[in-house]
Amino acid sequence: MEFNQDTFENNYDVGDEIGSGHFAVVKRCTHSATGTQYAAKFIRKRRGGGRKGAKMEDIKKEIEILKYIKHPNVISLHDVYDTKNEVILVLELVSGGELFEYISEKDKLSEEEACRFLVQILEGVKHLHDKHIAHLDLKPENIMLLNHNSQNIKLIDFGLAQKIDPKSDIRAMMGTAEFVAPEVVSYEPLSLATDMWSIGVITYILLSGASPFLGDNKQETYHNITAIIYEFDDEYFSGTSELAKDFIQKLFVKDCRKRAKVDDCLNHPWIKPK
Ligand SMILES: Cc1ccc2c(c1)c1c3c(c(C)cc1n2CCCN)C(=O)NC3=O
Repeated sequence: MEFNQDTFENNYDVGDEIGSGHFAVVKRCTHSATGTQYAAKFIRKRRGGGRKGAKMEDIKKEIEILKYIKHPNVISLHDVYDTKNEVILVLELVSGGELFEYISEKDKLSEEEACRFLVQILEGVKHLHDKHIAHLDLKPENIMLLNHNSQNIKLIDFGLAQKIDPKSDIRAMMGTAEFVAPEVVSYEPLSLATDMWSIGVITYILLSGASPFLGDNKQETYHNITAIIYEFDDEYFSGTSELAKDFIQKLFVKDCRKRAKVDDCLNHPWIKPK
């Protein structure tokens, strides 16, 4: 993989750690020459036959996908450095925190506020889906606010994203239990529809603060998902409009072909600009 042989340290001052994942650590950093701040994602390379670290092909796939997308609601990739033990992605920095934190603080949102976030999430996902890219890890932790007072959001973390071409069928047990679609649980082919299920879960949480399929353990959660066991509990949904529930119901459909697509959601009367 040939990238500028110049070192990351020569061009950036590394700041505090702001996140960590499977094989990656995310740190705030400052471009020395311009003072611009970025998020640096340090991905550990798999050495030899070991299992620690990410496979080079997966790192390359994440980079190719990030290079390929450019949208106001999707985080942008600024630079890449390839060192002996890690690959460093220099990413656009957002400082508003996770949508997850925002919901936790507010417990639940009004339908208008939820719609304002959802339109942006759907626009970002439409940009990916129009390029046949599935994010496959959509959840409130991977939706970041641009800054504290704005409602602008950006989708982050394309570590599990895949280019979906009709021929290849991707099956993989991935993503976070409470957000994954039935086809993930039953190890059937994944598709763009897999993201749409997750958007249903996110919408349910935005409106209620509760998670629709979450059980007392993973097995129970998976059973609730494959059997599509959920309800609009009056405790949380007594004031919710029928349109909002209809929007969610069109996404919690087991058959991927019948599940609402991103354009169906953008044109749904609950979402369509009034
Ligand atoms: C201010 C702040 C705080 C935590 C951040 C980020 C920014 C952040 C960012 C990114 C990623 C992949 C993870 C990030 N994390 C880790 C948590 C994400 N769920 C990113 O690509 N840009 C970010 O600003």
